[in-house]
Amino acid sequence: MTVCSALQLRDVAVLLGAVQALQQISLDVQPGERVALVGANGSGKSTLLRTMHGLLQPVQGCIERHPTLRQAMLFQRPHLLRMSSLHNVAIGLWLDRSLGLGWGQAKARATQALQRVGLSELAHHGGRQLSGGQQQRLAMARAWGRMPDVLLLDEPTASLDPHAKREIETLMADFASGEGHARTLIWASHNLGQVKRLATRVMYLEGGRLLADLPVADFFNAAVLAQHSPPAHAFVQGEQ
Ligand SMILES: Nc1ncnc2c1ncn2[C@@H]1O[C@H](COP(=O)(O)OP(=O)(O)OP(=O)(O)O)[C@@H](O)[C@H]1O
Repeated sequence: MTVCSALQLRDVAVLLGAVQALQQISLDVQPGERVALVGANGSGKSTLLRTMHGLLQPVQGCIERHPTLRQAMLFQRPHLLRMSSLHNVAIGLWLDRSLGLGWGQAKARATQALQRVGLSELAHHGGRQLSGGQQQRLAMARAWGRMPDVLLLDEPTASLDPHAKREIETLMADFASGEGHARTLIWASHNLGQVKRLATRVMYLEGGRLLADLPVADFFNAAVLAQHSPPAHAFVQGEQ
């Protein structure tokens, strides 16, 4: 069988301790899609991203990843080491043996990645001394350096000011439009304006279930959404 989806989940359920964090999740993401995950706090967005990235194992159902597509994930708060920005990026690349980079190559790749996110001038500053927005850009550089085809992001602009938010959004759009090939973006967001600006498709989660999965134009069409998923419609009305 030819696998052409970037990611497929079939009837996935995930338990976190005694909490049923995800149930009956089936979805199919194609390469090049930009998928926003929306829903209230605790609806299961982070859990779904972590499951997609293989950090959590389902207790039921199955996940198929495209055999040749590389994934990377960005977390809400980047975990930075007490070292320079350059070394924060380079060490992650060097330690990832699937990339097969020597230290010099890892540093060269990190230098390019920092340039890509506009942090070249801060390459030798301590990563932890950067502002919140700069730290998130550093995390983007770390992901970028792995040259992923699929990028998963957990609320990448939470707690950033509007300017820093826009910078991250621009990087996400640049990433998605790709340099030569379409890349896939899947991210959790509480910002419906951002979802409208960036997504091609929206998934709405509630209580660990996927209650809507629509093209962005349909998701933001009140009549279509109300008919397709009354809970998602009520959520969007409440947020606007
Ligand atoms: N480590 C954990 N142990 C037990 N339950 C957890 C754990 N982490 C999250 N949960 C629960 O799992 C459910 C899904 O949480 P999750 O963090 O995936 O939601 P979310 O939609 O990402 O929320 P937010 O928007 O606040 O980030 C919630 O009921 C949450 O309380």
